[in-house]
Amino acid sequence: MLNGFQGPLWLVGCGAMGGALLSRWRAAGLRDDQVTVIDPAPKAVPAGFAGILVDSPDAASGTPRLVVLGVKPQMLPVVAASLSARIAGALLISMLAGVRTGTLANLFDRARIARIMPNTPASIGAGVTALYGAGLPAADMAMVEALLKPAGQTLWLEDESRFDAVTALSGSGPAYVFRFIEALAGAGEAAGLDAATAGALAMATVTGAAALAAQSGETPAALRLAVTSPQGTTQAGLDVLDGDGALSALLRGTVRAAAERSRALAAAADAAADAKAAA
Ligand SMILES: NC(=O)C1=CN([C@@H]2O[C@H](COP(=O)(O)OP(=O)(O)OC[C@H]3O[C@@H](n4cnc5c(N)ncnc54)[C@H](OP(=O)(O)O)[C@@H]3O)[C@@H](O)[C@H]2O)C=CC1
Ligand SMILES: O=C(O)[C@@H]1CCC=N1
Repeated sequence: MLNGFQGPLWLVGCGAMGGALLSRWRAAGLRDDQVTVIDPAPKAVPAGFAGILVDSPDAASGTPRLVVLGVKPQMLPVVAASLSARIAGALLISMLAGVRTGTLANLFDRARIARIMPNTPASIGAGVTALYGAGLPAADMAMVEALLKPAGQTLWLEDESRFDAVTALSGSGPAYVFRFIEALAGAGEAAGLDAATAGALAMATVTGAAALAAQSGETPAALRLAVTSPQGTTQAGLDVLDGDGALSALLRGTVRAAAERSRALAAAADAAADAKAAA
């Protein structure tokens, strides 16, 4: 619980992911008067939020104890320029895809930095967040963990280089699942169902299967076999899904492309940090 959490906490960027985390912090008891949201056009401030809302660090008063970065990686140089002089002494937590802690250390001239990779099921407390903070004091690590627990499961990474793969799998992963639901519904329509029925069946099938996989104690492979009658309908479908390793190849390519994009975002942020150092 975050009832006793002492801010000030500055949330810089309150869009899809920042807003989802803020809603969970509030649900866990974080008081609005501990929070300042900094965003020129906040899209996802939770209803009823009564904390401070400003459009830039210059408009925020005081000094934060904790800063959570929730802007797009491309906005990092602009944000660092306006923010770094205002947050001396604060623990900096970044959810930015790709951007490495070393880059953030250069841009913000500080050492106490944690990196996180949440995902949007966090908005209902069903997310999973990878955490990283090499060399952080134990109290900072405990604070990071306490802030992410209300969003769902947490997992500390020892090796920051694994963030690209983690981002590609669990950070982006909800979008792959949502796309699968859309595609399954579309396939049901193509097989003769009306759109509403196909959509409802696809949604219920994916949520039900995911819940069973999470709760049954069986492996996904065992659960799959339990559906698949010899020479039955499921086998006929799986033969297409897995024909020539189609599904595995598709998902390997999907995750590889997302991880490569994470590395490219990291390189762009490095270039911005180098430009700042050279200026
Ligand atoms: N969405 C997701 O599923 C996940 C996202 N992330 C990471 O979280 C970060 C945010 O992503 P997401 O929430 O999707 O993005 P959004 O675009 O939804 O949110 C970013 C917010 O930051 C605002 N913003 C832009 N410039 C500034 C500025 N100078 N100062 C303060 N705020 C600013 C944006 O305003 P405007 O719209 O006007 O630009 C927007 O409201 C990214 O770095 C992403 O990599 C990590 C895990 C999952
Ligand atoms: O698409 C993105 O770049 C972000 C990071 C992970 C999920 N959304």
